[in-house]
Amino acid sequence: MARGARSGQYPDFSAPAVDRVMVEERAAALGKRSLKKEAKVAGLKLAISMMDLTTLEGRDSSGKVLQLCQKAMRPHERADVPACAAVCVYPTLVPVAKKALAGSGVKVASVATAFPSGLSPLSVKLADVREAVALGADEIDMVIDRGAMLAGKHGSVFDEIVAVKEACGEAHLKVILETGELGTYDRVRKASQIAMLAGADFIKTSTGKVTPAATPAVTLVMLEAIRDFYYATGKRIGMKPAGGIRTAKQALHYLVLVKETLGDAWLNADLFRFGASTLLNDVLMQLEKERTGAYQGGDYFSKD
Ligand SMILES: O=C[C@H](O)COP(=O)(O)O
Repeated sequence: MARGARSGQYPDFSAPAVDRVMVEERAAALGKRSLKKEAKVAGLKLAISMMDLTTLEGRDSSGKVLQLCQKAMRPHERADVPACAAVCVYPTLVPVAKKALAGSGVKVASVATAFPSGLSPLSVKLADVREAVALGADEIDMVIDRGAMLAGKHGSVFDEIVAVKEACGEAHLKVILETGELGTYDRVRKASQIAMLAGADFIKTSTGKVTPAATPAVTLVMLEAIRDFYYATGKRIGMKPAGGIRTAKQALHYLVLVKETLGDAWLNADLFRFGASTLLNDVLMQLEKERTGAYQGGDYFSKD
């Protein structure tokens, strides 16, 4: 049902309650796992390859986006450091990014749907999406209607995502739940399920404009929703924690959560992304520290 979901056909369902204490303890415990040096190096490189390098400021300019694109295509002079997955910008800067990244394989992601509040009429949000796609966006990061979600209007949230998915055409759709405004893990789980049923290619925690943004616990809830959706439908939905992820240590923690919840199949940029404006520098710095000595290949994040 994830592809071709239809407006007005929200299949109401009940979801098991999330145990808050358990989920927070489990998420924290997975951050204490000690990784060997080789696994860290592999994990850090993987994190770079999964990064949506982001700038979403009112003062963004062509110059800033050009710099960001250079950084995304070649984060480090060493040839074994991979390119980032995408750059993520506001719609008016999509053409700048598209031109700069042409032929590189690095995608252009655009926020849309009246990001970050989403408080515009649906017609405006859909026009925002269509315009971003026409300008060259490969991926659209939409925000859900949090007011509707909080009011329990699940059918309305579903219908809006279905409409946005249709407006995306071939562009991939990431659905931002803005978990910091949803208030409970149960609501995060429910919103994840609604987004996946409505056709999301990815579910994403946050805009980066609201605190709290991504946390390991909220990410674990969403990863488990993705796992359950996969068991029920056979469809693999991607995950993007975003907002407040600034250190290599945090990034490795998220990768452990993914590996332990969804397995190696999700350890690639097609199914996992980090949304981050300042994470890359710390990852590059830690990579330099870790790679002293002969690098033999990782035994935990062995994908690259
Ligand atoms: O989607 C990505 C976020 O806006 C980035 O948030 P950040 O600036 O806290 O890294």
